[in-house]
Amino acid sequence: MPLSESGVREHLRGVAAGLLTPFDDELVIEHEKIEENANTLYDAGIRTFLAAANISEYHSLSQTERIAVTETAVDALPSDACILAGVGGSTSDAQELVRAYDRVGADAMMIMPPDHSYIHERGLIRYYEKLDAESEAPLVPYVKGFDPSVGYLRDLAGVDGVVGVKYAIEDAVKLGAAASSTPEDVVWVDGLAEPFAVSFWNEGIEGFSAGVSNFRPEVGLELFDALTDGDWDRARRIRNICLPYQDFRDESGEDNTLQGAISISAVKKGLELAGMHGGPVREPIQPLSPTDERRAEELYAQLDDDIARILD
Ligand SMILES: N[C@@H](CC=O)C(=O)O
Repeated sequence: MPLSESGVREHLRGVAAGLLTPFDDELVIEHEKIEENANTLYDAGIRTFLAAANISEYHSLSQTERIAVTETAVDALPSDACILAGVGGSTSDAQELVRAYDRVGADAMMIMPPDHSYIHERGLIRYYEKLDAESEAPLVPYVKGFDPSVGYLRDLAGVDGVVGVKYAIEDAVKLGAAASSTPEDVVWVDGLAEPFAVSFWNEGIEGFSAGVSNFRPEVGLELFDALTDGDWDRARRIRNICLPYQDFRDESGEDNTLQGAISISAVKKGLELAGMHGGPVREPIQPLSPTDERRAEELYAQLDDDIARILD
């Protein structure tokens, strides 16, 4: 039985971990590994999960695969977990996903950033309204990759069915202006993970998506507690230990100039180093180069030491 709207809001006030999509060597999805990763994260205390979403390699999955991995997550996790499923593409494809996720029991829809060369703020609002009309499920639009106005963000938060906004723009002032002018029951979520959690908290976020916490969930949970307690010193110390691995994720990797290209490969490597399932990535992403694999191992070892020093 999916969570109520207020239940989804409550879960957004926390740490949302991505369920990455493990593939075998032929790049076929390994569902049992999704299940195992989900259970490991749940046992560590994570209650909010993003399935078939951003770092699940949403864009490399077919519609059928998106529905199947979401169903795997719903079946694997206890009923007090909140599963937000990634929705995107043309209005009709997105509506098809919303209906299918409803059928398999997802709790809410994580609406992916628009994947279009030309977008209009009013057209986007219309898109969310049409998705909202498709189901009772709460919507959480993911704002990333474009720079909308505060007015747009305010109207977005006002769309019926929108219970939260995942904000992933490196502009804390805009976040503050938008969050302070929207209804209190809309939950603003930091979509840029631990590095932005402290500054965004002061501008109105009540939860954040995981970065290194995707594979070391204790970091995000402790950071969340420190933020909730208003213990800024501790929050900054915890945030700081996340930065080296998160900065590594932002790099372009070898033989490429595009920033962030290794981001998902680096999280998959982190999952493996933490004893969970990572594995290969699908194109257009590339695996880590051997040099970057070694760097990931060094950075993970540093993170591990820092966790022992700061958290234990
Ligand atoms: N927090 C994620 C983005 C969310 O889906 C990341 O670190 O990439």
